[in-house]
Amino acid sequence: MSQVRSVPILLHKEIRYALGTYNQAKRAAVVLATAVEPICHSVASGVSDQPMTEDETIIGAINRAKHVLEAVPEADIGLGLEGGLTYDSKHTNQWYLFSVCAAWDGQQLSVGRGVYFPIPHAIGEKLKQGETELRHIIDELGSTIGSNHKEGAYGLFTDGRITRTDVFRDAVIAALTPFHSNFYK
Ligand SMILES: O=P(O)(O)OP(=O)(O)OP(=O)(O)OC[C@H]1O[C@@H](n2cnc3c(O)ncnc32)[C@H](O)[C@@H]1O
Repeated sequence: MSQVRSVPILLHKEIRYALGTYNQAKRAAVVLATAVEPICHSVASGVSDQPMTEDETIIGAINRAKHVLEAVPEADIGLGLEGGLTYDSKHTNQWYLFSVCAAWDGQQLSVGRGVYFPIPHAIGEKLKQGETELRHIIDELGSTIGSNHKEGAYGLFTDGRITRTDVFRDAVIAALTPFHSNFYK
């Protein structure tokens, strides 16, 4: 039987993370990924409220990571978590939701991306018109409020098999591994 190896959690305990939002799904993802509570502080992403390209989503995550480290100087690493959509016109003609984590320590920048999850075509096209945000659509479809702080679109479409927190957890682990693993030194 293969042994499961985790990210070195002991190292995380010595590190203070600043997270550029108070969003509960994102905070929970950082706790799952690092086993420590981040210092939450809301900062601007510098991109639109509903990013509709991969580039815009990644830039939003990087901006948040840099801004939050400036705002919380006692932290060692700033984390910016951003959700956005991207359209694959090459292989599938399909809209995808994805979740990005940027990590910045003042010198080194790393970006982790969570699973790219297919989104119903009509929702992607509606968002493209720029008049609403995904959370409003998911709130309405799921008859809830604040879906973006909970299981999110992932939870609604998979009946809870994966959640927004799960996806961001993977993105956070991916972004932080180059800081922690000796294989990257
Ligand atoms: O509070 P902040 O950190 O700003 O988080 P947010 O959820 O409002 O904002 P993001 O920038 O991460 O996401 C951009 C938009 O897409 C929405 N969104 C992204 N992923 C979602 C999900 O899984 N479920 C519902 N809405 C989602 C989100 O709520 C925003 O309207």
